Amino acid sequence: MTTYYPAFINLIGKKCVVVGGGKIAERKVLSLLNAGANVTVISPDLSSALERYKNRGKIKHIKRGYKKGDIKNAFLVIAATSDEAINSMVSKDAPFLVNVVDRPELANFIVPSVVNRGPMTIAVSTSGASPAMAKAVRKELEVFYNKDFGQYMSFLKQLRERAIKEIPNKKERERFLKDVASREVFNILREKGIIAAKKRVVEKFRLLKKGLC
Ligand SMILES: C[C@@]1(CC(=O)O)C2=NC(=C\c3[nH]c(c(CCC(=O)O)c3CC(=O)O)Cc3[nH]c(c(CC(=O)O)c3CCC(=O)O)/C=C3\N/C(=C\2)[C@@H](CCC(=O)O)[C@]3(C)CC(=O)O)/[C@H]1CCC(=O)O
Ligand SMILES: NC(=O)c1ccc[n+]([C@@H]2O[C@H](COP(=O)([O-])OP(=O)(O)OC[C@H]3O[C@@H](n4cnc5c(N)ncnc54)[C@H](O)[C@@H]3O)[C@@H](O)[C@H]2O)c1
Repeated sequence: MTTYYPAFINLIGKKCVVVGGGKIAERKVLSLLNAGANVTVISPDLSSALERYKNRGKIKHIKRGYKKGDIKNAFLVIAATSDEAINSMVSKDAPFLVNVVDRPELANFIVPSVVNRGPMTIAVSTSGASPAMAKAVRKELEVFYNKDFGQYMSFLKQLRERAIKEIPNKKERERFLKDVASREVFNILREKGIIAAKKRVVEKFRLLKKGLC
């Protein structure tokens, strides 16, 4: 079994090509668009959702079958056709990063199942052992780390910036920055919600600045 190296890739403005325009291509295109990629789809046809992205100018579409040379300048390529031979050809032609939806052994990366919570991303992979399991675990994590975590995380980003400026003592600052991610705050977030959790950490911040805790 391959041991993959997990990483988060910055795709903003990067040329990404998806070969194939069906259901699976659609899922991969959506995640590329969410990451700010510049997406081209090469396929004789498009699913209805991909057709909508095209009409809204979100993707470029080359309306034909794949040809050698199509992906020579692509940063990232996804071979998502229903034709194994074409997918294998795409994987050989890809200059850099390549994912193959039906033959992971021909790819140099695989796509995980993802929970997005504001600036926090949880990615689950089974190294291809069971994509259905990756999805099921993702669904459990979505419940455990509910939407309030996303809001809380966005709020923490700002609070952390303030703490770095306003709590000069390194030890105190570190104590505070660890406290915002404590079990106690998580429990407040889950049981009482975002407003109560924010109140709890803001109060701590205020007391620390006054030298009262
Ligand atoms: C996570 C997710 C991300 C995404 O695609 O966005 C993803 N597959 C998802 C769902 C899913 N895929 C499949 C089923 C049916 C049940 C099952 O087979 O388990 C379901 C479940 C469903 O649809 O409900 C079938 C399937 N998948 C692959 C093959 C080929 C093979 O195994 O050789 C076949 C057989 C095709 C056939 O039978 O012909 C291969 C891959 N699928 C991967 C990712 C990569 C490994 C991820 C990992 O485990 O680490 C890898 C290796 C390559 C890649 O695609 O990157 C997404 C869930 C998103 C979500 O959270 O909703
Ligand atoms: N990785 C995964 O998560 C996963 C999950 C299920 C299925 N699959 C695999 O993904 C493949 C695609 O599944 P789908 O449901 O999207 O199929 P689909 O039939 O809906 O779509 C296939 C697409 O490929 C296009 N295509 C065919 N030949 C082409 C060529 N020469 N050049 C460019 N495009 C071409 C078709 O026009 C169509 O748009 C299946 O073969 C299946 O084995 C992968």
